[in-house]
Amino acid sequence: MATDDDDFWGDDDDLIEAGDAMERQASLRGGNFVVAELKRQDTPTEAVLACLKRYFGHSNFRPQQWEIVRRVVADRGDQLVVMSTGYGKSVCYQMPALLMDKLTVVISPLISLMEDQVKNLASVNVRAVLLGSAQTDNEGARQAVMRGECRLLYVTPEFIDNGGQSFLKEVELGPGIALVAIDEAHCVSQWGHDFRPSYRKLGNLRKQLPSIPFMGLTATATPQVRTDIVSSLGLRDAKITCTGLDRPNLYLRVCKKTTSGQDLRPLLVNGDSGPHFGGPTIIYCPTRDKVEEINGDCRRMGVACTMYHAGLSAAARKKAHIDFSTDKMTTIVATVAFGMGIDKPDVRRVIHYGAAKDIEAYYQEIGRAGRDCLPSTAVLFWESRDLIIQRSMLNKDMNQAYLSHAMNMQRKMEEYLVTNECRRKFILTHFGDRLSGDTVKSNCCDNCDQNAASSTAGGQEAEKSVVDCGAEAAQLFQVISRVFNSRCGLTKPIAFLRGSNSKQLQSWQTNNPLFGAGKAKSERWWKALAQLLRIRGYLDESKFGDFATVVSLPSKAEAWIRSGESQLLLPSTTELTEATKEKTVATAAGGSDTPQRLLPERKTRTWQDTTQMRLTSESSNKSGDEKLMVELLKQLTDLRNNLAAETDIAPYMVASNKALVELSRVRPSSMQTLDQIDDLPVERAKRFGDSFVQLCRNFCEQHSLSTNNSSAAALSGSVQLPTEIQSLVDQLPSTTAQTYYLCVINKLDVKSASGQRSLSESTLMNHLASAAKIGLPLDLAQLGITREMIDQVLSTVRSPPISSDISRLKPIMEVLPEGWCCYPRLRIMLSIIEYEHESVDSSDQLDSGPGKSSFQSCPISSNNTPLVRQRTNSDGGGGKRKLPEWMAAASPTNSRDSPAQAKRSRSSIFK
Ligand SMILES: Nc1ncnc2c1ncn2[C@@H]1O[C@H](COP(=O)(O)OP(=O)(O)OP(=O)(O)O)[C@@H](O)[C@H]1O
Repeated sequence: MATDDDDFWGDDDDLIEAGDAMERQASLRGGNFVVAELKRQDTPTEAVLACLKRYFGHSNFRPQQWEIVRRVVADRGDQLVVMSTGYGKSVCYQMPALLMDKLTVVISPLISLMEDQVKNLASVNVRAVLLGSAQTDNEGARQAVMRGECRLLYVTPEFIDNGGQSFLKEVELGPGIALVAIDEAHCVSQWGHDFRPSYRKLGNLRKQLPSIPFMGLTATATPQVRTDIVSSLGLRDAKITCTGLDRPNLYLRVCKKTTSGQDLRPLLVNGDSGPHFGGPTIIYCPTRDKVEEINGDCRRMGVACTMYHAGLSAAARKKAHIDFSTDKMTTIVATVAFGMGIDKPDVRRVIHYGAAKDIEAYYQEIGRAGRDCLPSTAVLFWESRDLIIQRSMLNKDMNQAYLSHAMNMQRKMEEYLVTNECRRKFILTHFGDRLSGDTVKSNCCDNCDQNAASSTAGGQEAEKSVVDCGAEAAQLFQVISRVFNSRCGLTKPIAFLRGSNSKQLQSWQTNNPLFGAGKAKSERWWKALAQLLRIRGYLDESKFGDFATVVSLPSKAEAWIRSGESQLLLPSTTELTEATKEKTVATAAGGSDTPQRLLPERKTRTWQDTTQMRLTSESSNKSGDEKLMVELLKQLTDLRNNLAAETDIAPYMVASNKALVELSRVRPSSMQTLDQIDDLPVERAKRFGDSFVQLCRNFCEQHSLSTNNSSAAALSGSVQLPTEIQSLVDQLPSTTAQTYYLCVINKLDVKSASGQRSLSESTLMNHLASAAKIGLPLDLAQLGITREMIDQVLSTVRSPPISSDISRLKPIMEVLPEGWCCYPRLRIMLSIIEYEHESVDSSDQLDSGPGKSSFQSCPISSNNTPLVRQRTNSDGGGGKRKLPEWMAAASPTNSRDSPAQAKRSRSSIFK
């Protein structure tokens, strides 16, 4: 075993004062000492934590990480680790190598990912090599491994298959092996979404190296796949660790496809160097042609973007990868060939332009977003044709059991697309995981937002629940099997049920009593029903020839028919709900009631803006500081990118975005203070820290800013708010509160805040609308809103055709003068109006309508004359509570109740 690796156990660098912990480390030289100590420890020792900080930059382990590392180092046992994407699997298999001062072998299918990891480890002075058939310096790498110079050896499963096994045997007998880690372990299982035959053979390696612990790692394994991995790899007495698979920072959204311009343009935000999708973005397309097309479209929209697919030369693919990972291009349009090879932590959006192959692949692909834990979005645009193409791509020669498994996975994907329940819960349930709590959440998915909006609008619970489609399903089944003998697609049976006069329906068919039996329902409704039946396994659709599809009844449908049941209860889909609603709206136009949310008659209190009250005594200074911090962050980012370019590594390998934000807050003036910076490994600080410190020092001198702030104080950056305001801010979801602090308390304009938070400007405007709705003051002037504009919206809402119905924004927008306002501003004004009329609900979201439009494009109207003066009732309608101090200065009306009381009285406003 090598003893000359002083990188870890050697003397400290004079630049870094690592203190006691490091000194103790030096005395623990030699892996066995550590192991003996760890055997007695349930918690990591200081030396272990110092190692974590030194090479990874983290001050502590995330839950389960330490137990996993300890099982390798102290117990020497096998294990399977199922951990959500971006949780921190690398720490689990890299730490044992560093703690034991011995080689860890990592088997991974992805060369580009391994190349990134090798570079990343080099940036913290850990020697790692990659052995694969395409690597040029295989011999040099082998020798370095045999000399015991390497801590990590990355190999492909094919390498193991082609002689790698005997090489590893030699290594075991020579310098020794701490661990064999098998990344993407789901590839072992045919029940997983990415089966690879070479992975299946890794069980042989387990037999060859009986005394080395093996660790399988994956982010996507159902309970069935987990069992299969353990038995296929021959893991012994394997401990299975499964962290929750939830990715709470990922917002999920699904949309129907229209045109790429219409779909993608609204997602763009304007940055300093042109439009982008809110940060680094991957756009996945199902085919190479589509990649080329969407890449062209994005470029025409001015987006700095590149593309990646298997049809490009290796050099072009490599360049695309580098340009994206070094932030030269904000966007990469790719097939899933680009999928797992990307290790960039700050991808803010993953867009699928076309449905994914199946639900497990989808979870894996969206996992590339937000690995730095900052808010990120996964949006999918789809159309029915995508699903037909995916179905046709299934390999029909597969063993029958796997084929039907693959078809089920596809059906799950389709179900995900059309479900109107929480999408996060849907995915987690698939993996046998659970979401805590059953209720609608904020910042979760489009369905949760939609359901929250409809429930606060007095909406129907039934919309998202179960429907009984027994009668119609029975009709459709009969027509498919009896009238058309299961030799047709869906068009004919639906036309038949709707009593179409199409010539394609022969007269003997049209004499059937079921002809026209379903004409009360629209074609869209019947198609939505057929889709629901298909994804629930009551209808089969298969390809016939090149273009046609044929529907038939699977055994599940036949069993239901035989059971004689009249009910068929199934969870509804978005499409079926909307098709049902269309009908309801049409009926409502003919006279019956539609659910409305009506603005109460009386104005009972006055909302105030920030000019009418002082929020804090410090706010003006703070706001100045906040602006300087943004400027410093920008300079630090530029410096980081330049250092990355000079050293030919990805920017995150110099410093992560998280570390840069910390640097701009703490503003270290010496290398010692760099210790406080989270996510900055000590080894990396040694290499690049001096440049960052110098920049911070000069910047602070120039702008008289404080340096060496303690990390905790810098983070809280707290200002003393009046209790009345603080208690309202406390009611906001944390992401909304953050926006409020930035834009209102620290007076940062929405554009800059959007850049700082990596959220779109309209999302931030929505946050401000939520704040206004519970009575929090905003800076109206900064938002381009005047009191007169609010009055005009109120009078428009009061007049026909709106007649006080505030359940939807779109109709209101349509009657306002064209170009007078944009959706985000309208939403804020309506929130203020609602507050003043006590239609209070902090979680309420008005319909999102076409609210994606950027509010920047909306000019402030010069014609703000109200059409009708609002009716006010300055006596107020309720209690006589004394106004809080911060409100008393300018309020002409009585504030009635606390928000909580107002909320209690809310029910009275819904008719
Ligand atoms: N203990 C920790 N404390 C703070 N951050 C951590 C910790 N462990 C890992 N991270 C961070 O989590 C992010 C993801 O880590 P890593 O690349 O190991 O994830 P992963 O589980 O391998 O993800 P994927 O499945 O997507 O490859 C990195 O930005 C890393 O710095």
